[in-house]
Amino acid sequence: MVLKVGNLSVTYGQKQAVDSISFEVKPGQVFGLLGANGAGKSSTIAAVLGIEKSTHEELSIVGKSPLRNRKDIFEQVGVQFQETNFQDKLTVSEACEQWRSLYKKTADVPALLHTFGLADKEKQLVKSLSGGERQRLAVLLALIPEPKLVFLDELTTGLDTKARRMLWKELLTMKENGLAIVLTSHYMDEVEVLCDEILILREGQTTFHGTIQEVLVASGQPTLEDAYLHFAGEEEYWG
Ligand SMILES: Nc1ncnc2c1ncn2[C@@H]1O[C@H](COP(=O)(O)OP(=O)(O)OP(=O)(O)O)[C@@H](O)[C@H]1O
Repeated sequence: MVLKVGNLSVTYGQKQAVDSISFEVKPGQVFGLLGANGAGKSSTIAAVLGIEKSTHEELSIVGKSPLRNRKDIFEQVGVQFQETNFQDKLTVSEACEQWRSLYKKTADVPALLHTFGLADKEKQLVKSLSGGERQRLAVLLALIPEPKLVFLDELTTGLDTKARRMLWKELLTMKENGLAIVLTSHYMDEVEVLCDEILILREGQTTFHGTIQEVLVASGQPTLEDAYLHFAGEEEYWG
């Protein structure tokens, strides 16, 4: 297992944002952490990475504790957040270089730039990239340490259809090569293409944990989107 989470809870003052959730992720597995806005996805990821305080019975990434082995984990785990803050005056290649310098062992950056369709943007300032290009750069940076496990938060939000498909294809190839991925997404087409297993959160609690096949059966719904809405508690908005 590259990730083991046992009875993890996150509390902010009186607010229980994550309530005793458990899951495991294997090499080459794509795990989808799903739920409505405010369901507890980001809090879970922050707690798993040791950035947010949590209580838990078990918590290990690549066999190590994120609380005691931060440096080892940093070398083996990639993270892409919703809004990566880039420095204003950096070009794309400078941003990659700066990121690369943080790690001992790194991926081939020109090859990644090519893969992500950013090779011709190398000299461009990051702040002048389009939203979708910046998003692709954020995913690329998460892959620079050649991680065993990568956390991708709202992977393709803001990307056009072609860029989304390109990214899915690349991630599926990396998955074939053993990369484990924890994904948050609000797009069920993406979840259906990428995820082997999903966990649906509703107000911090697990309402479903299993495969796409299983969620369809358990919900009795015809599509993944309907099944998701059923377990995420969003269907009441439709009356
Ligand atoms: N620092 C904090 N202090 C107090 N409450 C917080 C804090 N961070 C998050 N919360 C609350 O905890 C709950 C879970 O938030 P979280 O960001 O984990 O949700 P999410 O599932 O990632 O949502 P989204 O899809 O909108 O990104 C929300 O009700 C949020 O308002």
